[in-house]
Amino acid sequence: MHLVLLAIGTRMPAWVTEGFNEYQKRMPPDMRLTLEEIPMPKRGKGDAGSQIRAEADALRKRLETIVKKSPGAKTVALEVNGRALDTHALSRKLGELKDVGQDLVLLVGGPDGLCPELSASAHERWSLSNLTLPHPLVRVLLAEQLYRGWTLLTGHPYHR
Ligand SMILES: C[S@@+](CC[C@H](N)C(=O)[O-])C[C@H]1O[C@@H](n2cnc3c(N)ncnc32)[C@H](O)[C@@H]1O
Repeated sequence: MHLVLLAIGTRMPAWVTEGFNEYQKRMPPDMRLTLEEIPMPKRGKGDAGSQIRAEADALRKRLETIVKKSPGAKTVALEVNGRALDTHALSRKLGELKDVGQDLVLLVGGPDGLCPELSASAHERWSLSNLTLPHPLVRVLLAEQLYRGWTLLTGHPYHR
């Protein structure tokens, strides 16, 4: 089973890269986590709407390639207003996907958020909290929660 974090934005500050890498390297080979960064399309004179549509086009293009290689992959949009998940629920989701060998693709937007149509086309929408988090921090938080979810599945003492 493969977890793919498809996120808008490149050239993150060192603390973000280090934080993400720390949890990524802890994931086991049968639940590996990959980060795919989608460069932010150059911001033109358009409004935020045209920016998120351009980002959505880039995300969709990459998503199509991933789904071609892994048909049946589950897609989840990360949204402040998505379904609230606690760590146990996230862990159960990971376990269910692992049992059937289904890959998971997590979509994280940029500063303007995800395009509503793209978000609606994902299988599910998950929220990490009621707080609006900066997109670089979301990567780190998500990687830690995926790792924590795996430790819960395996009875690893990390989760208390
Ligand atoms: C700065 S936020 C975008 C804010 C934008 N106004 C919105 O409402 O989506 C950047 C991205 O981080 C993710 N994000 C931020 N806070 C989140 C939260 N509490 N739960 C899940 N994802 C979150 C979402 O994917 C969002 O598109």
